[in-house]
Amino acid sequence: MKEIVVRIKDAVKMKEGRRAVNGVCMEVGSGELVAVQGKSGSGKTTLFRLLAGIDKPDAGWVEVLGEPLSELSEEARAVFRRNRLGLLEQRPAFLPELSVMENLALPLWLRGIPKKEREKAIHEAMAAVGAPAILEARPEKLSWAERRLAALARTLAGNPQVLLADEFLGDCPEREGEAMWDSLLDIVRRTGQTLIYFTTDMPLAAQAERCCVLRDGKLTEVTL
Ligand SMILES: Nc1ncnc2c1ncn2[C@@H]1O[C@H](COP(=O)(O)OP(=O)(O)OP(=O)(O)O)[C@@H](O)[C@H]1O
Repeated sequence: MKEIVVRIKDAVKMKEGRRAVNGVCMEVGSGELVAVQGKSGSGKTTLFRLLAGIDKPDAGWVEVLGEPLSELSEEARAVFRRNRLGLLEQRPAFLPELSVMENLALPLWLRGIPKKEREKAIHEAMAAVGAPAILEARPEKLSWAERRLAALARTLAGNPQVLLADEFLGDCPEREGEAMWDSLLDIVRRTGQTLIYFTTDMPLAAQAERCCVLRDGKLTEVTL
């Protein structure tokens, strides 16, 4: 029996008087690759933010890696997010005055990880995503794909058990996006991490092991 790493029960989140997330229940086991597909406005980002502990639900229960996020303070959720989760967002942010290496080191430094360990983790993560050559570059010199690879490596370097991605490849040039999605699935399968990927893209979602559809804040699992 797989360890359950995400447990959501009857989660509700209100936005402007309506339920942007409306009674969502979901359980995700360790190592599962789950896509949550929904069109624009269906509640993906709202649900992503609940799972990441950025927001708290107005009702219901959200638990990730055994931590009851719906019960924790904002500060405790921020610490949890920094130490235990990997977040992949649509437009990865980098500090322009720092090199890629320095950008990747920053979250590890915030976690108090010593320099030698930081560098080892970053080199391993960059090797895993297959882009070690970009470490000394400035972020503005990176191509679309390199920027995503650097963001992915930044996340992997922290060795999180759970990765949450919100339209991470949403604005991609088509072919690059497909290749990147394949390597993301490949890497996550190798590391045994759990991935929950929010997307509008149905064909892409269909390639995950499990696919859920979000419509008007309600989540249903689909068999493809
Ligand atoms: N900050 C906000 N203030 C007001 N309404 C909001 C806010 N954030 C989301 N909403 C509303 O909540 C609903 C769900 O929005 P959400 O951003 O979660 O959807 P989404 O599926 O992520 O959409 P997209 O793919 O366009 O990002 C929408 O009706 C949206 O208008």
